[in-house]
Amino acid sequence: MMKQATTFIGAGHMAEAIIAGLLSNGCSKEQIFSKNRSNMERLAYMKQTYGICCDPPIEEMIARSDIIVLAMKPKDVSGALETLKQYIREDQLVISVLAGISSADISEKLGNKAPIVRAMPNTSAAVGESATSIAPGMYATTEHVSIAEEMFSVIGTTTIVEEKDLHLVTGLAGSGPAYFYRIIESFEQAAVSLGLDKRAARSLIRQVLIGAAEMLKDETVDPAELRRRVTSPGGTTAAGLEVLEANHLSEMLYDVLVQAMKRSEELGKSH
Ligand SMILES: NC(=O)C1=CN([C@@H]2O[C@H](COP(=O)(O)OP(=O)(O)OC[C@H]3O[C@@H](n4cnc5c(N)ncnc54)[C@H](O)[C@@H]3O)[C@@H](O)[C@H]2O)C=CC1
Ligand SMILES: O=C(O)[C@@H]1CCC=N1
Repeated sequence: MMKQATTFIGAGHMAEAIIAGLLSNGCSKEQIFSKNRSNMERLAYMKQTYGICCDPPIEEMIARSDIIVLAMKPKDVSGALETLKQYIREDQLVISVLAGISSADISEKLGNKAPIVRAMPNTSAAVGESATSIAPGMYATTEHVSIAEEMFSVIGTTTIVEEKDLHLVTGLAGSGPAYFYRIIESFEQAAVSLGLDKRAARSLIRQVLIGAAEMLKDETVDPAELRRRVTSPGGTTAAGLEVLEANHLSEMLYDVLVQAMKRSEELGKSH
């Protein structure tokens, strides 16, 4: 159980998922602080739903925290750090979940040597199933990485990567849930167009993904082997898979990753 007091700067979707995970894993609500810019309704919701501390002034929250989590949008980081840099100390750990923004950039904006660990979770954190990548950044020791691992292990799996790989894993795992949702949307639409009742289409295709995901939880099983078990020679699956191959599925997904990765690189340059 995490014992460190933590301030979340930015109380959006990602912060909420992490906070919910921490609280359901025994972290005390008195140890969690959060501030959100301008949107007071959002902060009131966080306070009411989770009982976390949202009232103290930001300088007091930071003074009482061991960990500061940066959870605003990348475009807002410069403005946020302009204010925060006067309060964040070098004995505190800064954890950033921001896509694209390097730890060197954060350090420069902070103007001190506070250790920085970057983490890239995804929205499945809300149900404890995030695939989070964690990378040591500027001034971070293995102990800092362990603290971040402990924090993110309450919302799913954690994988340590090098900071240089974060653009790629952001496109793969940060954005990843959206690719599967998009595929589900299209299958639902197609099944309805072909005459199936909407409710039946929705319920069937969702359970297909959930069941396939459950099968994949055994990491010793090769997805290609699972695919072969579904595919009878000359059968329906083979007929469907042929269409995926004819439409260059692998090349398309390669491109998906390249474009998402490039966008992460751009976010790092253009904020
Ligand atoms: N949504 C996702 O799937 C993932 C998002 N991320 C990263 O997490 C970060 C947050 O994303 P979301 O939670 O989806 O965004 P969001 O828009 O739901 O939340 C961001 C919040 O930060 C607040 N904010 C902006 N400037 C601030 C400031 N100076 N001080 C305090 N609060 C401030 C905004 O009012 C907003 O409520 C982004 O940097 C994103 O790259 C990382 C992994 C996955
Ligand atoms: O789309 C984005 O920029 C964020 C980062 C990963 C998932 N959502």
